[in-house]
Amino acid sequence: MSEAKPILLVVACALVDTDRRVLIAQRPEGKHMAGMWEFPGGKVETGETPEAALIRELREELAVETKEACLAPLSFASHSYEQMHLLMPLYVCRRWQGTPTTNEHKALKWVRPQALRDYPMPPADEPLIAALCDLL
Ligand SMILES: Nc1nc2c([nH]c(=O)n2[C@@H]2O[C@H](COP(=O)(O)OP(=O)(O)OP(=O)(O)O)[C@@H](O)[C@H]2O)c(=O)[nH]1
Repeated sequence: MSEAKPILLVVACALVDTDRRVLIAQRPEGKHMAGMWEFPGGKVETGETPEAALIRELREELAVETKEACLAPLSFASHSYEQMHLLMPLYVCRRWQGTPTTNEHKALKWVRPQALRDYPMPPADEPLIAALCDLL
């Protein structure tokens, strides 16, 4: 039996624009997996719903505003890292207000789903790329 690890609940979002491109964000220097590209999002805090956490993270990280009705669940990642097991629902959002800005990331990029594999992403994200290619 594998060693028990804490489960970390993280919510992530694929913002999709009218050209069916997806927003990815580059992790800043000094952080775990620095330089890798990820879907915006973050940890769900105690007492928060996943949707409320995602709305908060999009506001903090990108300065965009959205609402729960604009968040559609697409898939989830379930992946064991060395220190924890990541459980990460991925939502798709096509309606928001504001232009995404790099409040916390090194860079942002709008990418066609088929081109996502050209960007190094955390291993947990691999199955999510396939789900986005199927959807878009
Ligand atoms: N937001 C996001 N996190 C991801 C993705 N893929 C993935 O493995 N993760 C992992 O999920 C966790 C996200 O937590 P986070 O963004 O709140 O935390 P962090 O590592 O930036 O550090 P922090 O504790 O200083 O906020 C990290 O361990 C991150 O590596 C992804 O596509 N998006």
